[in-house]
Amino acid sequence: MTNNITTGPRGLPISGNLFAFRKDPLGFLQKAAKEHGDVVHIRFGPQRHIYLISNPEYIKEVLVTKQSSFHKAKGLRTAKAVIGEGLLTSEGKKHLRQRRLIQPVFHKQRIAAYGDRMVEFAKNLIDGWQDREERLITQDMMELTLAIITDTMFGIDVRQDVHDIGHAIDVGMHYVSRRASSFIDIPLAVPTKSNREFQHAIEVLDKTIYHIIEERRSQSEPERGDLLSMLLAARDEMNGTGMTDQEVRDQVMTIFIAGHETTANTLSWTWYLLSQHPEVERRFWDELDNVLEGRLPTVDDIPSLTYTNNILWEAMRLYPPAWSISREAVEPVQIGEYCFEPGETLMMSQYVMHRKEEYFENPDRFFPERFEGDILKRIPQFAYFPFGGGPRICIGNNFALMEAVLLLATIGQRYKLELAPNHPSVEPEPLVTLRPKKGIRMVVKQR
Ligand code: HEM
Repeated sequence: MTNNITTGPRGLPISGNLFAFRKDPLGFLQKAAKEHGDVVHIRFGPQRHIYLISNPEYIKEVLVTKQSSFHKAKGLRTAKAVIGEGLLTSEGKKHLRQRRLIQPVFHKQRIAAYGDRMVEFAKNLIDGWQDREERLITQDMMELTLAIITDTMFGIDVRQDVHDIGHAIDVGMHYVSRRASSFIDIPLAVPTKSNREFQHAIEVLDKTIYHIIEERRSQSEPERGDLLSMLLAARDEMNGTGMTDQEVRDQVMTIFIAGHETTANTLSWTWYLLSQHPEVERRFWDELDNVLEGRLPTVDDIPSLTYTNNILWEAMRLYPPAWSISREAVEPVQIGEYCFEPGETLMMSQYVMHRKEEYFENPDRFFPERFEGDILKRIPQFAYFPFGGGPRICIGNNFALMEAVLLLATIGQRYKLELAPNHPSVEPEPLVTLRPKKGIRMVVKQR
């Protein structure tokens, strides 16, 4: 099979499209899909060929029906330096085994038990707020979701170390996303400034994680029914051995990283969007007041908080926290009428798909009402896929949705968040996740 795709934006002779992409990744991809269609050839440097796939049926083939012809692509392989061989990065049989082991922890009924803790953490946060004070909301949301994931999954309180951890994750995210779009890989062992910073960040995270594991192993009753207990108790079916500290560390690090940043970004974007759309904010408050009548939310309220749910779906449409996912062909494979060779990378961007006019009328408008009807039944499955799809679909999707609704409801019930006066325009920064560049400062006003 030979690759028959030549259409794509013109690039420079050696670097190809690298610099245009780096300058504005989202704009570049959106324009490329608009101008060149469903499969677009992009080149990073002389050797790296990437194909942007923007047809929902083709995306389904890559993620679901022909998924065994692909592995995760370069970006996530770089992430292995941080998260090791955990659920997010492992492949094949190893991935299947890990997924089977961890899946029960994320069962809907099981995670429902975490609802009250989530609300408690959110209440603690806002109990510390002063009326009309200005806050860096992006940081508040990051620390809140980090505290929740470590409490619910590992039974540990990291609030003391939250700044160091947050900074280390920041360094890691910048490093990994830069390498994902580079064409020269300087080995990690070479002591460049960025390599050294990155190594230090891993050390900070490792210290935290090994401390979590050590504490639990030393407890007389380590069984708590959470993810950490389950990992420590897991035994290999063939030889009955348990996981090594390194293996447990990789899973813990994976959940630690994958389990809070995406949800925090969703929340920050939602607060921002609400502050810019008073008509939506009004309906949001009406729903909170009618459904909750002044009491704190519980998991049982979630089905009644339909508008709040739609606000979240809409925020994840406009600002999908996972803004693109990539796969690398491991064997010759045909997608639609196109053929791909081993080593070629296919990129699928939620940001591009979620803003396509053919599926979403007036796509740049924040309009949660669009999710009221049966839109998700009418459009193709992979026109809207904030959590990915197929066997590698986000394992924490129900956890994230439940958490986001409960936190929005707990905070929105008591506070109105306004963009701080003279705030510079809020722009998305597509690192590993889609963050608001430089954060969002907001004035919190008691309602
Ligand atoms: C709004 C929040 C979230 C979004 C948008 C999101 C998005 C995603 C996406 C798109 C993938 C698939 C990546 C790929 O196919 O390459 C994924 C995988 C994953 N997510 Fe999430 N995620 C969120 C929250 C969470 C939470 C709360 C957890 C853990 C508690 C989590 C843990 C994971 C893990 C472990 C994987 C890898 C699953 C596998 O490969 O089997 N995520 N996530």
